[in-house]
Amino acid sequence: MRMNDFGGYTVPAQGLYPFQWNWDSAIVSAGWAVFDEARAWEELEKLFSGQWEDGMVPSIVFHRPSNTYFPGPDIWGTPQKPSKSTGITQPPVAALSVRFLYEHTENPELAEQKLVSLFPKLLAWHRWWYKARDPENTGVVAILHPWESGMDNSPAWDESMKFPIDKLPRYVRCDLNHVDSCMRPTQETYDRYLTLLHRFKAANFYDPSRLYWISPFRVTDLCVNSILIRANRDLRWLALRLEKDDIVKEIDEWLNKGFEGFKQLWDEDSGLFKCKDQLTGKLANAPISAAFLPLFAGVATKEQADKLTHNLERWLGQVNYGVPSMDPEDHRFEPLRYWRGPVWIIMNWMISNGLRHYGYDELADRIKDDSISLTTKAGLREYFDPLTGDGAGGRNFSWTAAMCLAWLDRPAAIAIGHKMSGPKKHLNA
Ligand SMILES: O=C(O)[C@@H](CO)O[C@H]1O[C@H](CO)[C@@H](O)[C@H](O)[C@@H]1O
Repeated sequence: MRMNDFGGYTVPAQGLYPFQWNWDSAIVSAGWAVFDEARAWEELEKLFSGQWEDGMVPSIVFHRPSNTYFPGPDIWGTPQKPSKSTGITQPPVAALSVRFLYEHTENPELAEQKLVSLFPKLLAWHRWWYKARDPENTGVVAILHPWESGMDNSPAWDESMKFPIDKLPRYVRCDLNHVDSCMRPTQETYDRYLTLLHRFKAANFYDPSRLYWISPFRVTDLCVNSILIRANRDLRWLALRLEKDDIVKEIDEWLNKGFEGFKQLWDEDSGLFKCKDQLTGKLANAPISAAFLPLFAGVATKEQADKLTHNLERWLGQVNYGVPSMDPEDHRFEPLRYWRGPVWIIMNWMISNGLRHYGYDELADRIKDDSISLTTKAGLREYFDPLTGDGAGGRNFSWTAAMCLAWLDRPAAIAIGHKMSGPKKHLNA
């Protein structure tokens, strides 16, 4: 963590990811909290220093230049506000970290002060999600770029990414200088990422009121939506601390709508939740590990939870280390390629945490134990091969380190996300 500290923000991995990434930083701040609280708050403040006027918190904040990552600030071309950034966002984990920091603080005065200053920023971001990404009031929000989901290369996007590729300015990828191409997205996938970027840039520099309507990629993603619901629960918990009753009501509305919205993502045939292409109305035919995240959100019914765990047990029976990012029996499963098979420790944390809330302690423990085995065996890697346990992708990876600190090293009762809160009717778990 100290090694990747670039001065108030932590890069996910040197070289490969040399800027401040949004959900990485939120997780990383929970790791800092375990041994340096002031630094933990600073991480979040630095992230929110990149917040846009409309409330969006960008997926990457480019605090200082680097030529080891593509696409950097020159390609995105966003105005300085005050740092340059991307024009899209990432899963809203930050409210979970603020609650974790606040609840476990050894310096209540500092925590109170930081909560008061960060709360309006968190609220503005959550409001942005509903305004900019659910203008049709469905209860679930849209992502407009695979990079917004955090699971960039997931097979869940394969169908929705079949839009025509635009004529692009010539570009050179940097990721292949750091990681073997067999682990990274294909060139065609990158062309599509870039097509979206240039179209959004042409829409008056990522104007949020236009992007939703013009994007050829518009998907209801399980990862963002599950995290948003869980983050709403923590934002509500924080609002109660601050005695902001009107805001509690506003969040309850989001939770009510969210419970309804998730119903359209359940696929009874497979016993899994699925992402949904909003433009075709079809569920994505891809059994991915985010299917289990509605447990983390607490929106799955008991019956759905039973079916999910049945599937999960089958998946775990096919690999040596869980949880693979895709069903290992699916023909698209690739144990080493980015988000198409490997294990990510942050996904394991969310799945294990959700299982625990639904009372599946044995399965939750198995996933935690696998995570300990993987990081012990292979180190703090970006992701891991579920068959061999080998580490892959970036090395000395910050959020893997933070997960060791804030989750794996701690008893469940004080780990990040130990308590799922919310009104009784929203506690299916
Ligand atoms: O591949 C990339 O270039 C970046 C783009 O944001 O994404 C990966 O890397 C980022 C940094 O760890 C993560 O936040 C994402 O979830 C994803 O795993």
